[in-house]
Amino acid sequence: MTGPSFALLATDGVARRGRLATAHGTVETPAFMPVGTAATVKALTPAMVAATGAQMVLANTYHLMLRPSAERIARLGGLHRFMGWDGPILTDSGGFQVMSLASLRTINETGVQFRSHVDGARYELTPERAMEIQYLLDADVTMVLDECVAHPAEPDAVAEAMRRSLRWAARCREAFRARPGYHLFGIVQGGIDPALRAESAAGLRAIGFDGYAVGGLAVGVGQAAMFDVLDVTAPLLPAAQPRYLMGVGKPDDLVGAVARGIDLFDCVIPTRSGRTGQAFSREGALNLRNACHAEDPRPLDESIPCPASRDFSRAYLHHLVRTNEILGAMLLSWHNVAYYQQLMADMRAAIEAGRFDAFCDDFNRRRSGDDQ
Ligand SMILES: Nc1nc(=O)c2cc3nc(NCCN4CCCCC4)[nH]c3cc2[nH]1
Repeated sequence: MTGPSFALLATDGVARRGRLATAHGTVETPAFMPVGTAATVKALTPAMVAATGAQMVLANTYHLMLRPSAERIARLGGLHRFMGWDGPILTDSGGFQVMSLASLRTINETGVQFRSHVDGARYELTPERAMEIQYLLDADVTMVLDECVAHPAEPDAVAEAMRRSLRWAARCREAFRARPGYHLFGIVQGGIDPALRAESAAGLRAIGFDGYAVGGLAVGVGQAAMFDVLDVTAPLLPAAQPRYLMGVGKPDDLVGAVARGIDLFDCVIPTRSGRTGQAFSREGALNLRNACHAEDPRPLDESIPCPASRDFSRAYLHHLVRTNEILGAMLLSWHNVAYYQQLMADMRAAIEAGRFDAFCDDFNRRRSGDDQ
């Protein structure tokens, strides 16, 4: 594979249509990555995930370094073979998960030391170790190790974490083994402070990455503040590389972020909510536990080419959810991921056709129920 790995195919206003080439295939953007934290997109086989149209999945360094360990996955041929997914895989670096999951954490210039939330064993994650783990996993896209400060936080703490993350990003770049088709993405930090976000973006550009993520946003910040940060940050990122908004989000978050120049997303919402009986639809979210679905013979959404969306009645799904049958979690997770993929495919087509504004108007009108 030669030449730039990301091609910007079309723009419509700030929205972008692109293509990311990786060692395990290409990713048409804007794209949504289903979350496969512990080497599985929960309740779905790789074939089901592929059937949704998903191109790239996410896995987590933090979870896999604890169980089964990166070394064991490497001995078994890497994460693609281990989990049976032969398409592109992006792995998060563990910085965020350590802060949100591990206990007894200490963070210093070297890295972060913590105890496993599983068995209390002690671990250390440094920029160099995070690069080694993601190399052992054979991730197509590797994320730098960063410090994501929970919101709200003292401005000084946000600034210190952002600057440490920049120093760690430089160490990651140094330790990353560059190979064709394998990419290293930087992560912009800085909370909701435009000046800190600008300093972070400039610092990452000076180091030089294959893609740029916007981190530290989706937890507790709210959509309006998130969009404000994107309005400031996205234009500061190089147009020629992909932009990835981490951990986001609901369908309306995705549409608003694509409109602000974001190319790549991941979020647990479609799978996590599928396990709780929630289904996404053009008229908004449905809770299949609700008695109103008990005798509804209609499928969830015949326009979505996924068996879960097309071949089962809402009444049946209501039954599965009410009786807590495993198939309920499977079918709703499958449908929700397919719904997200259909949304991304519709946005890619709209940008290509220069009608993204019309797409947004139609999307927002449907959500507000005007066309019931
Ligand atoms: N390396 C790294 N750095 C981040 O700043 C980061 C920020 C993130 N923010 C989220 N948000 C997940 C929040 N999620 C939103 C939907 C409902 C469940 C919680 N995931 C993230 C992952 C992240 N990974």
